[in-house]
Amino acid sequence: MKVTVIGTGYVGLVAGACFADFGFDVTCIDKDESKVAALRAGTVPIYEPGLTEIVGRTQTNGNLHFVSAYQDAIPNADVIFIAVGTPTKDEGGSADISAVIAASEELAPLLRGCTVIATKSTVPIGTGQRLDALFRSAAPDADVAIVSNPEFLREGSAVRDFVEPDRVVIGAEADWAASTMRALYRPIEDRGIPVLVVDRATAEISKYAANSFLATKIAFINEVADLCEQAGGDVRSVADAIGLDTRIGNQFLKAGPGFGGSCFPKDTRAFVSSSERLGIRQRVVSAAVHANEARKLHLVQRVADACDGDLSNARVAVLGLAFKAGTDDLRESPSLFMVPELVRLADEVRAHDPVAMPVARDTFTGVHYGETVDECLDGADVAVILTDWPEYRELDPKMLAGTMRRNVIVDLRNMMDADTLEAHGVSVVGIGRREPVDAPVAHETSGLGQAAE
Ligand SMILES: NC(=O)c1ccc[n+]([C@@H]2O[C@H](COP(=O)([O-])OP(=O)(O)OC[C@H]3O[C@@H](n4cnc5c(N)ncnc54)[C@H](O)[C@@H]3O)[C@@H](O)[C@H]2O)c1
Ligand SMILES: O=c1ccn([C@@H]2O[C@H](COP(=O)(O)OP(=O)(O)O[C@H]3O[C@H](CO)[C@@H](O)[C@H](O)[C@H]3O)[C@@H](O)[C@H]2O)c(=O)[nH]1
Repeated sequence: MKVTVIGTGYVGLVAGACFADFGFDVTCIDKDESKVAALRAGTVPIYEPGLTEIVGRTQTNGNLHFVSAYQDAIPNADVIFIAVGTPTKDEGGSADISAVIAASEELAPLLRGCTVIATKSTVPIGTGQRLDALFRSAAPDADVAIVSNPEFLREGSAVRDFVEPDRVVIGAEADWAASTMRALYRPIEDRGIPVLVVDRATAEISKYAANSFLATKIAFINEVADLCEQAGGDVRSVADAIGLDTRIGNQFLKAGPGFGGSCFPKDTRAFVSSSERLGIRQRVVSAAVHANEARKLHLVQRVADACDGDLSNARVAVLGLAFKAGTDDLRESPSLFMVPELVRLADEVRAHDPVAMPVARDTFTGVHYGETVDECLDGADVAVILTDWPEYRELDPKMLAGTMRRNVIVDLRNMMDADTLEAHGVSVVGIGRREPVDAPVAHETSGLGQAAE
């Protein structure tokens, strides 16, 4: 079977390389010619563990090809995946599907025979229907089926997530299209992983519902963390206590600087806005979006508080710039808000990230980069852990204590061993675990409790 993938970003490149590794003949198209040239030369332009090896292996065995011209990959394809970006379009939060439409318009006149067009891009509910109309008018003689095949991989573990997903969702209206898609995922289904064949709207909604649910879980635990700080208590233990309930589950309960990345923020906004266009209010997810936005405003204050409320003479070391560990992606990373604010308020800001510094250099101004963590920490008054890179957890407490000027760490990922650090004279401010200082007691103000008093 011949497969074409349009877009060689985090999703398209991983999907293309993994399908090629399953043995299919895959051609990836990208309009960015420099990317295509780099990929042909064996250079993978994004950081994603394991991807370089698969791209190298499948290019060498002749299963994977890269082109920039549509006519070189569309006419003979059995399945065409669209995996281009769908960022937020406007203030209302709706998704910009112009790249999906542009790719569809470009490929339509080149179609020959029976072709499945599968959207891997995350697209608003109803996009499949819209593409149906587009292809009926732009490729009236072709036999085309539009399928929704949402992708659930995470950056940083994208290859593993693609090859060993929890499930595959195929939203198809035509049986022949569903069978073609199923054949592509046979190597996954043969390992007992569920492949759900549903209608297209169900598949489109499932993608947004999954991301919105996970994002809401994070927004929820972050507010529990705020309560722990005020009332005493430790959000990590609360997460354990509730997460051991199998109905809740222990994943996505890490309190932190708020959810970021290229998906949760934009997909929650798009879920709310596309539902509203259909007359349905998503009050729960709207609240999660607002809670997440509000959260970042407090983070800088937390750093200032660690320096007695004034950063003007402080040297701040920011450890981690990517939106999470395992990626070089800065999209909607908490660092995009934090770093400029710290540059504005502090005497000096130094930053470090194990893989995202090349991207960061093009993004931030007024920041000095430490090539090593030690260099970044040298003479710092406060270190802010923004990304959960495991190497930060391994930092030698003696080195930390000996390198910094004032030994304060604001650990926005709750990942440092505070007891050991504090034993070495480094104080750690975490999330959701401030010791209770005259913690206020919440009194019942209404209901039976009050009546009994
Ligand atoms: N990043 C993730 O972890 C992830 C996971 C699941 C789903 N998704 C969804 O998948 C889609 C792609 O996300 P991404 O992070 O891979 O995007 P990306 O920005 O990393 O990559 C998109 C690629 O498409 C190319 N492109 C854009 N328009 C094109 C066109 N008309 N023709 C050919 N190439 C074109 C760009 O040059 C770029 O290389 C989005 O809808 C996203 O929501 C992303
Ligand atoms: O307990 C947690 C888990 C995550 N996060 C944050 O949530 C964001 C997203 O993390 P994660 O989901 O691991 O990364 P993504 O690569 O953005 O993956 C999400 O978005 C993808 C794109 O749609 C989906 O395919 C994945 O299933 C979905 O997990 C990041 O800012 C994390 O730091 C937390 O704060 N606490």
